Amino acid sequence: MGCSKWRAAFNFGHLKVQSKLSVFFTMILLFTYLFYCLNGYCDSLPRPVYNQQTDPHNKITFNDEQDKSSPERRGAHNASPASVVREQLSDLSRSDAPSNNISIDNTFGSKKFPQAIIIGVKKGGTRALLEFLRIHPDVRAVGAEPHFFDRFYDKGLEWYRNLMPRTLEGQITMEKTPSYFITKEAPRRVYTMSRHTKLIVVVRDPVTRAVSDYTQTLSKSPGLPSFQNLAFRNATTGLIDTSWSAVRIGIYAKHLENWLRYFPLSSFLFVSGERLVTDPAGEMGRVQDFLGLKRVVTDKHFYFNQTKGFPCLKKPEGSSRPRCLGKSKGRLHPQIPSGVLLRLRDFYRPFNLKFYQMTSHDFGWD
Ligand SMILES: Nc1ncnc2c1ncn2[C@@H]1O[C@H](COP(=O)(O)OS(=O)(=O)O)[C@@H](OP(=O)(O)O)[C@H]1O
Repeated sequence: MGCSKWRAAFNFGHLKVQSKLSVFFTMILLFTYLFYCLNGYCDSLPRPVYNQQTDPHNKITFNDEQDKSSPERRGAHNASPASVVREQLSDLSRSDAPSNNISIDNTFGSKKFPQAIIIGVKKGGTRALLEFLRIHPDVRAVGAEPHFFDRFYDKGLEWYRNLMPRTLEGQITMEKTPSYFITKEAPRRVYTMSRHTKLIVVVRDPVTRAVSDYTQTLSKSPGLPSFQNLAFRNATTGLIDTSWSAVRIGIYAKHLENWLRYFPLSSFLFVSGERLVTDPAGEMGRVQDFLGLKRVVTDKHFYFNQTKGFPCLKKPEGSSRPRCLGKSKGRLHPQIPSGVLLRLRDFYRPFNLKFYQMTSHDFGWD
């Protein structure tokens, strides 16, 4: 009898100790979770990489030309190494794509508004510049074009910030959307986000740029009228049609005037699209200086690919293989009658000279 009393007392005590222990462990778990959340990691618990992207398929096939949909749909994202690899693959030569399916999630840092934006110009060489910059360890960039300041401004700044990759202290957040340069409202909107935003404009001879623009449209609409049909309002008098976007975009002085109403000239860096091809390392040196970065991207990162006819990367971020930009970059242009090109060159000359004066930089197009 005495013995069974002891056994009952012992069992009861044992149960008490067990329940105390479980309360203790639950509390520890709760505190650990709270601590984790307070440090901002709750939203970045490891998840499968594809769950973080709304449409991984769109991301894989993304290139600058198909960029007509919302970046949400395209899956603009935090720049986890895996997604960086996927984005680069989409814009870099497919034949060089590595076959391994890396799945690493970047959960560190925080999402910030871009401190620097490549705002233009369309067909200037903006993709090349962004991919070259992404080799730099202190640059994190959205691969897709967010089009926030022109198409999706009504989604709000928080939506925009959420598209950005996570950055650590000392790293720069970047994006590129070439249409910002010609968007009337963009300067005011960017200024509202931050008047300290650094603005990069890749400019290219407006005549070649117009032909490049036309080539892109032609590739999507083979029935397109001829270049000269679209460029002239009146072929006999040689009156240029400035309402055609391929022509209008090249009037750089006019678009820059709009930006200078909000930003001082010191906020801009004008990159020569031509030099980005002939001397990528030299041009990258200027860009890194402007961004206050160490000159990490140098001539040892580039090689000239004879087949492509363009500089390519020896080792892009997330890959150990050399890589060129995709097929839509560096396309063969159709033959345009020289008289048409000369007339267009005459048309741009005064605007070019004005642009050289405004930027104190002779780009040598005339
Ligand atoms: N390294 C390298 N590789 C391939 N292409 C290069 C490179 N550097 C500059 N370019 C030139 O970039 C032109 C495309 O410009 P963008 O990237 O600004 O085009 S887009 O506006 O984003 O569609 C593209 O225009 P096209 O030659 O007309 O295709 C190229 O001339």
